[in-house]
Amino acid sequence: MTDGLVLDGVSAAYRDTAVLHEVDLSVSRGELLVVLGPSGAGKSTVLRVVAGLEPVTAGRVRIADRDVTDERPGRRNVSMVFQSYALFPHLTVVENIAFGLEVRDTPRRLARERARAAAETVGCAGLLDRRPGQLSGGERQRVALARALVREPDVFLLDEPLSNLDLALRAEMRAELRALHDRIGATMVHVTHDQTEALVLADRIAVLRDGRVEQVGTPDEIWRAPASTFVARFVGSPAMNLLPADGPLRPRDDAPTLGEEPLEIGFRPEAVALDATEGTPATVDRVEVIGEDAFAYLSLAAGHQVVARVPAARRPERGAAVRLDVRWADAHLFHAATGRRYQP
Ligand SMILES: Nc1ncnc2c1ncn2[C@@H]1O[C@H](COP(=O)(O)OP(=O)(O)OP(=O)(O)O)[C@@H](O)[C@H]1O
Repeated sequence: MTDGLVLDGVSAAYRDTAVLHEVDLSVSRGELLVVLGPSGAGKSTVLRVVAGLEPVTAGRVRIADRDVTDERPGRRNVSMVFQSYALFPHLTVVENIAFGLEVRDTPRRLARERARAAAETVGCAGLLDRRPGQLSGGERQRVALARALVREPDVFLLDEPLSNLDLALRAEMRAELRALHDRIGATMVHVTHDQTEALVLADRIAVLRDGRVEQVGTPDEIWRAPASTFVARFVGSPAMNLLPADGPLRPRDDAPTLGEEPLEIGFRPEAVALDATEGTPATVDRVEVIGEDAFAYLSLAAGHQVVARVPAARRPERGAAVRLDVRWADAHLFHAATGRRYQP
């Protein structure tokens, strides 16, 4: 398959501080890769390196099978969409969209025609004569997408493009962005710190931690087989429970056989049942109700904490003594020393 984008051992630094460490990523043509990670992990820097806005200190960048590591940004044929949209306030929507073409010497009429077509594709064709100040956040987002689209780039780079929108609009634009991707078959790299956005949007997710790729996989793989406690904790809300495997949980017949090495056991709030008669004793510290679901925050022996998801109608009272049981089939094991997934 043709490569859309490849980062091969890419490192980058701001002044003397290294922020990317030998990052390997490859995005197939037409694939939507989401780069997910906490603030400061280096997500934006990945995009800036691809766009040529930051130099690499090691490694190569290839776009559409062409080594662009030493190319100027203008010659890389990528489009970047920023969180702030970066629209020109004094230009109309159609002028904003056409701008990138006109500065590259596309004749004005042709640029405007292509701008109109791009606006049509992203659903902002009714706004062409307005200025950014007269648009809602969602509309500005569409214009920013149209402006990226009109240049027919080899790769779209999207830096938290939905983070300025309110929750409902974010969900709507997320679905639209995915539909747009599928319609135009674009190669996209989308950066976010929002795990839900990543799970919903991505063909594959690359989890970034402190400038290193922690795991790359489909949303399903990231969810079902997190490669480390970091990924396990970062993806899922409330986060996955993690306890020492030889800790307070009462072992059961179907529990995995453990070796000598210290392990941690991880299980999502969904994998905890509270109605066990034989289970591990715990006290309910607090309960959060979110519609039909409730999350019970429990204290176990020796100060360990566990979150359980239960139907709101069957939630325990704060302060109640309960017994919890874990569905071991849904549990994950990690090396306590390194946090990496344990494969028996
Ligand atoms: N211009 C800069 N000069 C110096 N350090 C920088 C600069 N830009 C970013 N950094 C540092 O590089 C690291 C990675 O930053 P980056 O913006 O890539 O992270 P991020 O994952 O995109 O974070 P966020 O989600 O907060 O935007 C951070 O530690 C940050 O403080």
